[in-house]
Amino acid sequence: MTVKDILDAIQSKDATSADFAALPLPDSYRAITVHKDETEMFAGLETRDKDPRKSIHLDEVPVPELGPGEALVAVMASSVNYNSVWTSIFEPLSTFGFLERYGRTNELAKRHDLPYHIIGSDLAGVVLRTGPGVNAWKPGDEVVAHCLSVEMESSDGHNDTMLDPEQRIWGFETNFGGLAEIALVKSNQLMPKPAHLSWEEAAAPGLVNSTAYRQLVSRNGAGMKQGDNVLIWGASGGLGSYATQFALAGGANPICVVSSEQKADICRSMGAESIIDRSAEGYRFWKDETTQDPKEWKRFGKRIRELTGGEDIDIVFEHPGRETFGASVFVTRKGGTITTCASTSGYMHEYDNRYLWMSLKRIIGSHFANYREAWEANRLIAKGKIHPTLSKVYSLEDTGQAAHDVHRNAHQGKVGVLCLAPEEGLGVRDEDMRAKHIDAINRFRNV
Ligand SMILES: C/C=C/C(=O)SCCNC(=O)CCNC(=O)[C@H](O)C(C)(C)COP(=O)(O)OP(=O)(O)OC[C@H]1O[C@@H](n2cnc3c(N)ncnc32)[C@H](O)[C@@H]1OP(=O)(O)O
Ligand SMILES: NC(=O)C1=CN([C@@H]2O[C@H](COP(=O)(O)OP(=O)(O)OC[C@H]3O[C@@H](n4cnc5c(N)ncnc54)[C@H](OP(=O)(O)O)[C@@H]3O)[C@@H](O)[C@H]2O)C=CC1
Repeated sequence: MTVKDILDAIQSKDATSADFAALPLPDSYRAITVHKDETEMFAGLETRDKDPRKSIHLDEVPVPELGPGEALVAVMASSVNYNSVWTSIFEPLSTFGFLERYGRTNELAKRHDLPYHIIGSDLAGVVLRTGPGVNAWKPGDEVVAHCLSVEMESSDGHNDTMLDPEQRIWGFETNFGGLAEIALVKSNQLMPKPAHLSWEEAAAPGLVNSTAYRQLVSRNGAGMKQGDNVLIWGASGGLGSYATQFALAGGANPICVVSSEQKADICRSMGAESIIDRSAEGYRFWKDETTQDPKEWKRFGKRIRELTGGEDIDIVFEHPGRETFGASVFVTRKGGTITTCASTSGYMHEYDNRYLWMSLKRIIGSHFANYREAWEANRLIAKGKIHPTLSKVYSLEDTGQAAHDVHRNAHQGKVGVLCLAPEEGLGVRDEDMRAKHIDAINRFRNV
């Protein structure tokens, strides 16, 4: 039995759940990995010079044992997230430390502590097997998977699963991720695949869409409301392209920051009207490595006021981190919110705290999403209210190049990867709905 037989079953129109359950599993499958014995390969290099094409491998790996509450999924497509860039350049930490720590927790978790890390935190595919105790899903179900892995043995996570002390990001802090032909997930990561999308389109939103939903819309994040002025950094990037859509769909006013006219055009085509091209306008929030320039914060704030008719920002959607955080705190209105989920340009932030406390602003830390939030975000995709922002699709063999593009900010929106899917465009089950939304679905393609 090989993965080819699995693909044949997926592509045959009449395979039943029983047929999938009866398919023998292959011994091995192809997966994107980084190697434990290479974690020092970029020592001494600047972050931007660490090249994911050198550390990312395509290996044949054994199929992991299936545990209680888990599912093995045949992965048709996945996507590149920035966390896979971090893994591939071994920053800020090697992810093998996460796998070792997880492996120490119990006998079954030991499976994750391997000399290779199969990465990837998104997938669209078909359930092959479910472990003991799984009722909600069965072989043959067409699914997407969100990336929240939780144990839920402690009381801490029972109001909000993100607060579970054993909360991990699948394919980053666990092994057997989605950039592979087969993935191992907990069954409570599974959600129905949106029927009007192809495999690669369905795999694209998951991680960033769920994160943007919690960070911006959910009561656990900024709780955006109609009319809010929302400053969105990287508004045509992975997170930002969903934050922009949530702001527009929720009746807010996105102020989109981008770094090129081409990206400005994408934001306009989504319906945004207030756009700042940070490259063209040349903001330099830091005079040198250690000194910020409040005059530049003010110039930026003045530009925002021009775009809003004199209003300041209710919510900043933050993720660039060190480079922008001082400006983000400054331009937020009295009582406003800065919500942050990352620090791409550096995690040691500096801001003038007088502008925070005197103006009663709040900084909210946000990280991925709980199952309910991920489900709601996926539901909005399935209902055609929010659309995938897939720009380009790579083969599994070219994942290193895809990650390199994202690392160098040479991409738009989301970058997809075909895993078992032999070509793009397969897996669409609702052509009528697709036809209704086709322009929005294709908005980011090949720009
Ligand atoms: C969905 C997608 C998401 C993304 O893309 S996010 C972007 C990518 N992710 C990242 O860049 C984050 C990567 N992760 C990290 O950098 C690290 O993961 C953290 C900084 C988040 C945490 O560092 P760590 O070393 O794992 O944990 P510690 O808490 O710094 O160290 C553990 C030791 O510190 C002790 N400790 C913790 N809290 C306290 C406290 N409040 N007072 C005293 N000690 C404390 C513990 O007990 C333990 O100790 P003992 O090492 O001896 O076991
Ligand atoms: N905690 C969590 O749950 C999550 C965290 N993340 C993290 O968020 C970060 C962004 O992820 P994602 O959106 O997918 O990445 P992308 O690279 O797809 O998009 C980020 C965009 O931010 C802008 N940007 C990058 N650097 C800077 C800078 N120094 N100053 C201003 N703008 C900048 C760029 O847009 P432009 O050039 O047009 O301005 C870029 O396209 C990553 O660090 C990732 O690890 C992501 C998802 C979930």
